[in-house]
Amino acid sequence: MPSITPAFPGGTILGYPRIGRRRELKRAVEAHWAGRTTAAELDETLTALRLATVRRLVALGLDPADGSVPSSFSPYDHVLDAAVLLGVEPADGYFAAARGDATRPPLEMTKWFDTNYHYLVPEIGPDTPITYADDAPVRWFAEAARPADGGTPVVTRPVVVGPVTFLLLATAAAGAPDGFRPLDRLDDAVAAYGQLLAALGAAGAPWVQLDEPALVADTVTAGLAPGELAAAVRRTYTALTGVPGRPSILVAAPYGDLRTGRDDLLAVLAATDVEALAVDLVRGAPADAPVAGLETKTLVAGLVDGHNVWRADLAARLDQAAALGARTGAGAVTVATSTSLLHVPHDVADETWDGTDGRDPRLAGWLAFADQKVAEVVTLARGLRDGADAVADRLAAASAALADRATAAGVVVPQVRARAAALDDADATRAPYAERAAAQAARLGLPPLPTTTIGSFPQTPQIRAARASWAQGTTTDAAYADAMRAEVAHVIALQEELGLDVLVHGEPERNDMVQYFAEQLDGFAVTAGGWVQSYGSRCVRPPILWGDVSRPAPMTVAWTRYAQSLTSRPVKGMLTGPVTILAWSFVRDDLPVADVASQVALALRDEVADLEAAGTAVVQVDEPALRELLPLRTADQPAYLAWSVRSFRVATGGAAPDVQVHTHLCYSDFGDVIDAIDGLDADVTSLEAARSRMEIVPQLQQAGYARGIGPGVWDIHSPRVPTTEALTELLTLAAGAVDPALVWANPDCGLKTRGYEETTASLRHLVAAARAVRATL
Ligand code: MET
Ligand SMILES: [Zn+2]
Repeated sequence: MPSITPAFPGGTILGYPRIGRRRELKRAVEAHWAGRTTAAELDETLTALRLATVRRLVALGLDPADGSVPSSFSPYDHVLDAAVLLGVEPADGYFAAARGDATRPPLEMTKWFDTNYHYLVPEIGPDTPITYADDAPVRWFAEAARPADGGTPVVTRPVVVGPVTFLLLATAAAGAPDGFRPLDRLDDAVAAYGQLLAALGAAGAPWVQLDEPALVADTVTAGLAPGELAAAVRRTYTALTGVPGRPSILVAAPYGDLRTGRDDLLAVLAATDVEALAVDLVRGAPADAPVAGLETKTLVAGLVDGHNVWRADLAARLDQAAALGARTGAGAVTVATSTSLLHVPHDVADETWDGTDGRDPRLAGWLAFADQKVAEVVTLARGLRDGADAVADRLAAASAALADRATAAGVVVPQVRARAAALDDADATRAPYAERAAAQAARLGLPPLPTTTIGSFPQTPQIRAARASWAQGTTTDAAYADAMRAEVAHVIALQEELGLDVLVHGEPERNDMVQYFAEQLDGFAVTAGGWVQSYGSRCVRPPILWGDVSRPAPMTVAWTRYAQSLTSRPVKGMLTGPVTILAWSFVRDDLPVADVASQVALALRDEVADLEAAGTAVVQVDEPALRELLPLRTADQPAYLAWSVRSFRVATGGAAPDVQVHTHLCYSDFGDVIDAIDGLDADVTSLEAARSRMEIVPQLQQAGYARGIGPGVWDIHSPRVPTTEALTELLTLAAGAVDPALVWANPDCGLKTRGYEETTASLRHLVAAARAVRATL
């Protein structure tokens, strides 16, 4: 066997949360944005955070001397960091690029692969400067290797987005000629990365990690010509491995399978001179026969799930790792997480598990957050090096935890399983649309171009304060409910005054559109401090779906009934759909996700039935995350679309013909899911559309969609109040593209992040615009 020089570390992780155990990053950057700290003070805090992070990773068992510890920090976003590295964005305009300022709008933000992390989309044209412009990775390496505080040196492995992925995620800058693609600038980018590698080598870095997740994502590469991606990868890594004095290169391909695209990119990378390849073996399968070129490389086996919170079956993973060398022909095999740990909270031990705050103590033993996953990697690496016996106690403890979880009460609830198994097509099928439309028209008696909103009204500081003091126990349940009822009454009165046609209760009682339901459903747990970064300084606490899901009691009915008691106009019942509930939670890994979705759908179906029984004539089931879970590989998409559409239809399929079912989608480009939107069979679909000037309306029509459609005319992501004229123009555009009888007038999304002043003015303009267009019909 040829020797591997230098050996890659025995065990590693592809990246670690950047936000800080106590959300120190959030606090530091927000204080700086508010003008409370200088740039130098911010810098000092971030340096301390970086050092604390690498030292913690060493304390958890990663080797301090060989590049095991990733240097994966970012002050805001790692894609923005790469843009600054290449001089595409100026280093001194870092936060302005992220958030906008008086001189420029922020970069657009979009989902990072199929995760709930959002990155900033770089804008690149033919003349955009691309040069090695920022040495942050070198400085961060040096500050840990030669710490100014005299602490123990840590030789880290700088982690940078790879050039192919960076360009594939970028968008063509405004004014770029037709047909220009950022990938056309590959040679410039590779030259700049080459300079970075030379600088890292000179600073003494033994390894660098270049992340290339675009290589597993047809959703990103679909527009390329056959063979073009493989050629770009070959060209990039042939050039970079030729850089004199460079560190050894690890190319990481998290989130999916390198081998199942149009080209087998594992084979392409194995044929280059990079020293190590990290593959995601949670999502992808290893090669089943030796791969040419791999014999001189280290295969870094991503066997610990970086994207979920469950403790791993270490004995099984160790067997898998031990078999990989022979199976793939790799010269050496080491273990890692499948992805960066960016997507999971820091430490299970940061929660209280004694049952005092309602969290099931059994869960503590079943979970692995970031720190537990580091320990899992360390155990696997030791087992691989010294044999299973050397880590026998750890393997046994993991097996025992899994066995405990498998047999614990609530994990399998026979009645829930039986009910899901008994579902058939009839449960997912409502009366024909024509019949429903006639019954709903008779019941609701709405004018053409009915006006409505998407659900939430501004979450004022008073609402947030009331919720916080209720959560702390300083406000009684009764006082909190009174405060929320007063808010609902205010929102109803305001909508009546504005002249909206279909009202909402405003969702003041909801902390979050998923957590609110997770707190009330059996089978879910919520954490107090399980924060993960959503984007920049924004963090979320995804609920944990651990058991069979059912609904012990109605969740929303009292609020909707109360709101309806205040008005003679229809008030929408508001639910979050099954796909979105799953997308924004950590979902159990011991049951096919389609089955989990059926359980959630049945719980929602019961809620719809109770709303209907309470007299609700319109029910909205939001699915903003429908596009988010779309699999990265084209071949996997039909199965996903089948179960996601079906679960929505199960949730809504029991509604009587005269109950109008709405859905709402946002956050995306709907092109890939247009047939699925039609498949939901909702009576009315509201979508984000203002920024794309209604282009979704003709697209949906061409796809055969012929039910109610509410293309959002007001972009609620901006504080700007749209004029009546602008709204009239957009509504006219929509009403001209399809049968105007199908068109609704509504904003893009919920109003919870907006203030009352702009909301009131904008809705006034919306109602006026709808009336103006109505008069022309
Ligand atoms: C992200 S979609 C939000 C929908 C929800 N009904 C709201 O208005 O807030
Ligand atoms: Zn929305």
